[in-house]
Amino acid sequence: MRSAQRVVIFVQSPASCQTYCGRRQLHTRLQRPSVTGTSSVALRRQKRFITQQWIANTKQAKAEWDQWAVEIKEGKRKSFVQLLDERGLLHQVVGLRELLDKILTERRVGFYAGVDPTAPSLHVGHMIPFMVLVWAFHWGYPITFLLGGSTAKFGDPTGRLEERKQEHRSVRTANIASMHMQLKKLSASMEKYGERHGYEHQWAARRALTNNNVWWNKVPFIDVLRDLGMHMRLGPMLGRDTVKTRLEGKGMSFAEFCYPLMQAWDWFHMFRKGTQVQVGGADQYGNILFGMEAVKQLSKNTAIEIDRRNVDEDVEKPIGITTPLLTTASGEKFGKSAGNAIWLDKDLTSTFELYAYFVRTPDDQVERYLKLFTFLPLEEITKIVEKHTEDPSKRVAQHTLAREFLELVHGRQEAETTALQHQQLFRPRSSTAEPTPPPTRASNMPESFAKKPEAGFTNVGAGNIYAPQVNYTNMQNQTVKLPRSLVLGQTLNKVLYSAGLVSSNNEGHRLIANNGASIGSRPGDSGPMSDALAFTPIRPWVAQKTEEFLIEGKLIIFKIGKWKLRVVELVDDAEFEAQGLKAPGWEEFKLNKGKSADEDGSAPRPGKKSSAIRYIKNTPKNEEKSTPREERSPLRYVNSDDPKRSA
Ligand SMILES: N[C@@H](Cc1ccc(O)cc1)C(=O)O
Repeated sequence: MRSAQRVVIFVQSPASCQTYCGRRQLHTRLQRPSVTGTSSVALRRQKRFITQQWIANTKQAKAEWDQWAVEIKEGKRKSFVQLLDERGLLHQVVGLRELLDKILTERRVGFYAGVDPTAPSLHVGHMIPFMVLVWAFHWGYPITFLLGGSTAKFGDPTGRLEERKQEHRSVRTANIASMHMQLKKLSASMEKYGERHGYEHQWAARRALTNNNVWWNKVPFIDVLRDLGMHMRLGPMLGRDTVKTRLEGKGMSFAEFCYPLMQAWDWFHMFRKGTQVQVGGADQYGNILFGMEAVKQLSKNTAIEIDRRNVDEDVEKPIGITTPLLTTASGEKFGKSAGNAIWLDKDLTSTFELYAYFVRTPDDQVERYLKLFTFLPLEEITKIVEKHTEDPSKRVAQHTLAREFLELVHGRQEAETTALQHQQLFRPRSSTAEPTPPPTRASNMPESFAKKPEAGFTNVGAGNIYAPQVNYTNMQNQTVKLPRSLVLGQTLNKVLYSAGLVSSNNEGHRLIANNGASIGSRPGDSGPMSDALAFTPIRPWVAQKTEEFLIEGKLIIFKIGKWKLRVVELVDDAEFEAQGLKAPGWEEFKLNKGKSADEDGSAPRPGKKSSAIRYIKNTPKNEEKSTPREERSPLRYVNSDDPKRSA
């Protein structure tokens, strides 16, 4: 920061200041000129810098917003609610529509939408509420994607006739890791998508990704009962449809009954920092309504004085939006529970299949989908539909929809490649050969690295191996199964090889030596990762240490660079064989069975001349310290207390 013009604000941590003196309130005011107009900076942080430039930008953003509000009221500019309406994204307003319009016009309020990681991937249905966030971001509002690491422990009972099957913790952890990367990717990809459609990035817009286990892992039960439990009445909670149906049927656990309380608490946590709007699918109406009431109560009654907000004024109130549900042609709901989800993870639904799904959109739905899922201007949609009607067999509108959706989710290059594949496969042919779609991933292993350089490919590490440069458009997010013996008691460079992340054991060494690979662990390398995602750079540890990173006895999570995540699931050797699975190094391992990892020649021994790597038992303290903080745990949740950080 260039700096004579720097305002330094010292903030006391809330723990050290339970009573709020005038000085504290002054700090709070100083921290509040955030873009949302109401938010504050992390009180937990000890020191904060606000530059004069930041203050100037904030002022300018506010002035701009006020000007737009005037133009909207004069009818010269479209309001956000109008936009949502036109695009068919507004199913219901949870609260009053006029109030929503007023709040969104007058305030640059924050938006959030949550998703529980109860599956390894998002699906197309999730994209409808997310589209509201995407538009909001490009309109200049701060947005937050919330991953429900804690709420997923019980699962949302809304509309369910039975309790969810409890997932093994390891499954949940793997789901959290995969969805985190997916949301991060989506958030980056949608920004590019908007830019391509002419929406310039606005300084005051923010996009963030957070996980509700950030606060749920810390909040005492007694605080929840005191601040929320005391003020919510049982009557209305028992009167909810889901609760009534369940009580008449198979019953309901207390944890499920409390689910709306958790969701409400999440909202309040973010509401204090300006997130006034919650967005969800149509089925979330009840939860959002309950949350609105709870947020108001919490704002008035929380024992933490500094968290109280005046919600009497209209523009200060929380408010919700629900979006239409995606249904099949016959009107059924789409999604994991319905068993017909179209996934956004390329390994679960290949981009080819995803494209094909949209190409199959019925003619009478395609206009609606173009409005819902793309940024194409309405006039252009009208033209596309007109062209489509001239010769519906060409499916012009469906192809446009498929291409746009793929670009939004997987990036432009992927969209173009897939569109081309479809054109080539299904163009009229002189030969009678049937087109064969590209194979979907059937085997256990990801496609191996390309061996020769091509345009857009980069040389990885010091080796002579070429691999596509990983970015959000081509990152792979898959789980691989490996036999236990190929992981436990093996050095991590070898495991990286077996997991298909590098092309040889030596390449694994080099990657580790260059700090290029991380492993899911508690901060530092103090044991296996918990629900809170944290990664530690892999050091050349001895083989016995690998076991320390085992999550719930069966998972190890790797991260290479910024985007590539691999969840390794350990299965018994016999089961691996029985399933006919394959993995690099497995055949050699079976041949060499009985020799230790260091003996079979694949992992150089400590002090061995050919290896530049010294094997170490544990990370020495000073080495740990010398690793830059960001690198030690590069995959962190944005602290939603800190409006300057984004996903
Ligand atoms: N209940 C939401 C997910 C969610 C979780 C936590 C929240 O704070 C918000 C939303 C759903 O099932 O879709």
